[in-house]
Amino acid sequence: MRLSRFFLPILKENPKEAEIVSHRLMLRAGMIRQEAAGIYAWLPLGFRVLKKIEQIVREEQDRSGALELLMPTLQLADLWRESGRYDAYGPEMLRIADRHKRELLYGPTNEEMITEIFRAYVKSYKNLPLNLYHIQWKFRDEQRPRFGVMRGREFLMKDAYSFDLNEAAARVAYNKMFVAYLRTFARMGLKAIPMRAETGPIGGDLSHEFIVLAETGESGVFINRDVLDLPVPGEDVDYESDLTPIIKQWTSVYAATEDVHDAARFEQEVPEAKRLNTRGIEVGQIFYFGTKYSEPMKAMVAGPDGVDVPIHGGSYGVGVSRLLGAIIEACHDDAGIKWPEAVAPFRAVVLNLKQGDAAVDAACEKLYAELQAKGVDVLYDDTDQRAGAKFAAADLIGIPWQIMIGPKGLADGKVELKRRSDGSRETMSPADAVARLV
Ligand SMILES: Nc1ncnc2c1ncn2[C@@H]1O[C@H](COS(=O)(=O)NC(=O)[C@@H](N)CS)[C@@H](O)[C@H]1O
Repeated sequence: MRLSRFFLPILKENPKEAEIVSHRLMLRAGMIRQEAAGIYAWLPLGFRVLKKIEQIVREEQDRSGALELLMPTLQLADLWRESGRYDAYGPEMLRIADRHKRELLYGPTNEEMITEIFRAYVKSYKNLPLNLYHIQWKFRDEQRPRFGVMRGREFLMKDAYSFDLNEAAARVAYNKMFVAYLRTFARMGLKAIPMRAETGPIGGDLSHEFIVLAETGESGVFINRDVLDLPVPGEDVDYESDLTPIIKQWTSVYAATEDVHDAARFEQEVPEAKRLNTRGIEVGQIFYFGTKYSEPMKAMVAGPDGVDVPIHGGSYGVGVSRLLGAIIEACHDDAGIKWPEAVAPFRAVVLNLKQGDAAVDAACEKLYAELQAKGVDVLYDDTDQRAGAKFAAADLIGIPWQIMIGPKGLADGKVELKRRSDGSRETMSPADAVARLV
């Protein structure tokens, strides 16, 4: 992509409304634009990252055996009356009337709708287990949307829903999602710690939040530092095997949010040197809620004995749009964002340090073409800004690799390769730079 042809409205100044670094950097890097409180337009650079994050979530859901579908954002109020949540959900629910005065709502979550779809087709335990998920926009009319995409009103969520014959089988589904979440966040360069959590409006009696440590996080957390070094299951993990050893390993080390923290146990169990009390960002939450929805909504299957029973359900959410903020909170420095390679909007950026110099322009065009030909997602800063502005922009938007091409280096047949994450630089031939990035 040529920067001269891209749409990247970088801001020179720090926007005053931004209170946390991720919000500030997403605005400055031209990734999002607020259209209303808690409602954002995703500009090209931000949208590229959103799609990369979404794709990692999708791959790990699919690996676990979940099946992707897509439900609408708008739902009938009557559906929520069946579960009794229409009134209970409260002011966060955006209620809409259509031209025929039919009562609709902009879905904050989809337990009722997925249960309606399930009960329409599945009548026998032989069709279980089933885990259906989608990646869809949600609306929650937050009293105080803030921190940019971290607490928006319209936001992108992956929400999965499992259906099983009984609690034991539902726990197997829960464990699969637990492992899928460990893998998902690790692939984004995050350490997301599973912690027992309150279940709130979703319901049920078993829930874990996945929390990324960050000073600006909304959740207070208490952990045994050992949890930060636990191994994440590999891509060869066998989802049909018994996953309880993994769950046990990750839940036997103390890690709790402030609302379920047990101070006495923390003191007793965790050696002083290993105690960490900090804050964190909830990037995902998983729930087991039994028959909370299947009972009132009559989502039944005939069991092995032929008797109809309500299914046991669970739901599993990931804050896809929130993750951009969480990743930036965890990966930035004073110069800007430091995208982990797996989610970066581009893998490399070519910086022409003397636009208009025939030899430098030719070398940049050649390198840009070679990288593209080899499938490298590359941005070419071919603008006529001076070098200093190009360095600052490249650092701000956080592309993992910068290739600087200037007349002096070129005279020696060299370019400079800079790694954004640690600032390390190497001088090498253009061919070697291509080889490093392929
Ligand atoms: N206002 C918000 N803005 C951005 N992300 C949010 C917001 N509210 C929740 N999220 C993200 O969405 C994830 C799932 O939301 S949730 O309420 O915990 N769970 C559910 O809605 C369940 N239905 C899971 S399918 C959260 O872990 C969080 O990362």
